[in-house]
Amino acid sequence: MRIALLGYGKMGKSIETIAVNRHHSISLKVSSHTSEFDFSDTDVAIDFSVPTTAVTNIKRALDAGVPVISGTTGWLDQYDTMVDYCKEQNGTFLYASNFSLGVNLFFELNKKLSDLMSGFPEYKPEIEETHHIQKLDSPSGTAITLADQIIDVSAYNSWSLEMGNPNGLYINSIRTDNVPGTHEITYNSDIDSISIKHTAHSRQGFAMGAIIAAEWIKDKKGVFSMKDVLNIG
Ligand SMILES: NC(=O)c1ccc[n+]([C@@H]2O[C@H](COP(=O)([O-])OP(=O)(O)OC[C@H]3O[C@@H](n4cnc5c(N)ncnc54)[C@H](O)[C@@H]3O)[C@@H](O)[C@H]2O)c1
Ligand SMILES: O=C(O)C1=N[C@H](C(=O)O)CCC1
Repeated sequence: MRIALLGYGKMGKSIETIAVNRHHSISLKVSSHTSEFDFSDTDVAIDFSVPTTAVTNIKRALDAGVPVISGTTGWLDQYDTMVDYCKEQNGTFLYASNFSLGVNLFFELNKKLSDLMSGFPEYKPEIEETHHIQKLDSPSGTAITLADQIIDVSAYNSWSLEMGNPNGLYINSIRTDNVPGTHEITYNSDIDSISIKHTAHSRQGFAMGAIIAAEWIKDKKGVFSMKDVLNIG
C-alpha cells in the first residue's frame, strides 16, 4: 500500500517506521513547508498534523479521490461538515480521537461503567488526562470522547475544564514532561472512589492502530470509525 503522510511530526514518523516494517511505502510526506500535493501514487492518506490544518488536509485527499484517515485532534467542531463533504464526494473517511487498541477497549469499558454508575448519583465522575508539553489542544481528543460517553447517560450536558461547574463534567487536563497519553476516570462519593485508567507507554499503539485502519479502509467507501475496524462495541 502507498501511504501519504499528511503531517510528518512525532506521529508521522512513528507511522512511517511501522508502515515500512509492514512492507508499505510512503508516497508523500507533508509538513508545514509543503506546497505541492501530488496524490497520484497514493492508496491511502493518513493525517496526523495540527488542529488548524486537519480540515484542509482531509479535503485535499477527498478531492483527489484518496481514502483518508485522520488522527489529528482539536478540530472536531467541523467533523459533521467533513462527514457531509466525504459523502458528497462519494469518498472514504475515518476519524478516531485515539487509534490504539487499548484505548478503544477502554472506551467500551467506560461506556459499561458509565451505564452502571448512572443509577447511583451519589458518585460524581471526573476525568484526568495527562500529556507531553508539546501538545497543542486541551483537553485531549480522547478525553472528549470519554466525556461524551459519560454525558450520554448522565445529568451532565457538557464537559468543563473548570472544577465545580454544576452542569459540566470536570476534565483535569495536565501537561508535563514527555507523557505519551494517560487517561483516568474516577467516580467519587463521600465514602469511596472507583477509578479506571489507561496508560500509553509509547506512541506505538496509536501508530499501529492508524496503519491497521488504513489497511482495512483502503478499498472501502463511506465514513467509518475504529469500532468498524476492530469490530467491537
Ligand atoms: N488519534 C490518535 O491516536 C492520536 C495519537 C497521537 C497524536 N494525535 C494527534 O495527532 C496530531 C499530531 O500529533 P504529533 O504528536 O505528531 O504532533 P507533531 O507536532 O509532532 O507533528 C505535527 C506535524 O504537523 C505538521 N504540520 C504543521 N502544519 C502543517 C500543514 N499546514 N500541513 C501539514 N502538516 C503540517 C508539522 O510540520 C508537524 O510535522 C495532534 O493533533 C495529536 O493530538 C492523535
Ligand atoms: O500526543 C497527543 O497529542 C495525543 N493525542 C490524542 C488525543 O488528543 O487524545 C491521543 C493521545 C496522544
